[in-house]
Amino acid sequence: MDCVITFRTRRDYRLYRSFIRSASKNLFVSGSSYELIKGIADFLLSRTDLRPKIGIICGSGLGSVATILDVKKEFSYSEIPHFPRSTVPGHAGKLLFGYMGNVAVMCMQGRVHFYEGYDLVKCVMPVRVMKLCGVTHIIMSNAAGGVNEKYNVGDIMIVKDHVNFLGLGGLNPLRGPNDDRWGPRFVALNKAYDQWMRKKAKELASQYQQQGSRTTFHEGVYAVVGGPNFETVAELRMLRKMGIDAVGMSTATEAIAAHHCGMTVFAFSLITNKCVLEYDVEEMPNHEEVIESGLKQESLVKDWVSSLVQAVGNQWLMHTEKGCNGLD
Ligand SMILES: O=P(O)(O)O[C@@H]1C[C@H](O)[C@@H](CO)O1
Ligand code: HPA
Repeated sequence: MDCVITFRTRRDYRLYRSFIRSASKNLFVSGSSYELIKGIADFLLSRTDLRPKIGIICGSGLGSVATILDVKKEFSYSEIPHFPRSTVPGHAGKLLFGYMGNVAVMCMQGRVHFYEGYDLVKCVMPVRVMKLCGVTHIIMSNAAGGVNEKYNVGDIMIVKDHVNFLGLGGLNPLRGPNDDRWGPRFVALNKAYDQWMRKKAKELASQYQQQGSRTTFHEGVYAVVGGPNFETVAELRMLRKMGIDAVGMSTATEAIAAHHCGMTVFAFSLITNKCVLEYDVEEMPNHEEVIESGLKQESLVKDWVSSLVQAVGNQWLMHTEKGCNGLD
């Protein structure tokens, strides 16, 4: 059905046109435009002298990674304009600026997830804020269920690749008009998880094993699902058949946004529960167990992440001769 709108004056017409333009723009960018994110980065940088090079995102129960920081400035998400707020237990909702050794770091103690009701553009907003604060390397962590039958609770999986079930269904943080200031319209993801960082992380992990640690490290494929429900037996059987090693509800979308804007990405999963692929068993996954598993691996994870940060710092020094103390 055609609809004809008539305007009494040219001014009415102009007002209507600008309303439609801004409405359609907002429909796509959901209040997360480049300018808005630049405003958030400027807000943060005007309140600290520290200029971070490495960004860290702590997943469920992994917030203790932040405690290895020598914190210089702390923001609660609620005091940062337009910043999304974590609503999930185990995600403190704090943004910290500080040092790990001599490396300047920006750390999110907790993230936001799609299932909390945020759209994906909002979920990746903090990653883009990090980019505009100067972060070049990002380390993402998450709690995940072990789909691979060899994986046990407490194991650590370095993410080699992901399967983005949200993205395959059309839910992608890059959906909508592309802003070239972030990156290209079509982005290749076959090298999304940085090879050098994965190699370094594996080298560091092998030292724990030589020292007799019982923690097993793997490298594998992470699948992101929408959540918040844990998966059904049928879904998990499908994931295992597809070659998925661990399943979670975050990270992959953040990794896409980070890679899109040119950051070097490293991600790892702490296996917090063994996925239940049988019907006639008592175990059921739950969020309390997820958080508890994170706490149990606290000290090793902190040590490993901190060594990886130092390794990136040393490499940075070799290549730029500038160091990454964030003061240059
Ligand atoms: O933020 P992450 O991905 O670590 O959180 C996982 C997925 C769900 O948010 C929650 C389930 O227990 O932990
Ligand atoms: N499934 C999805 N997300 C998760 C799980 C899981 O089993 N464990 C921790 N996060």
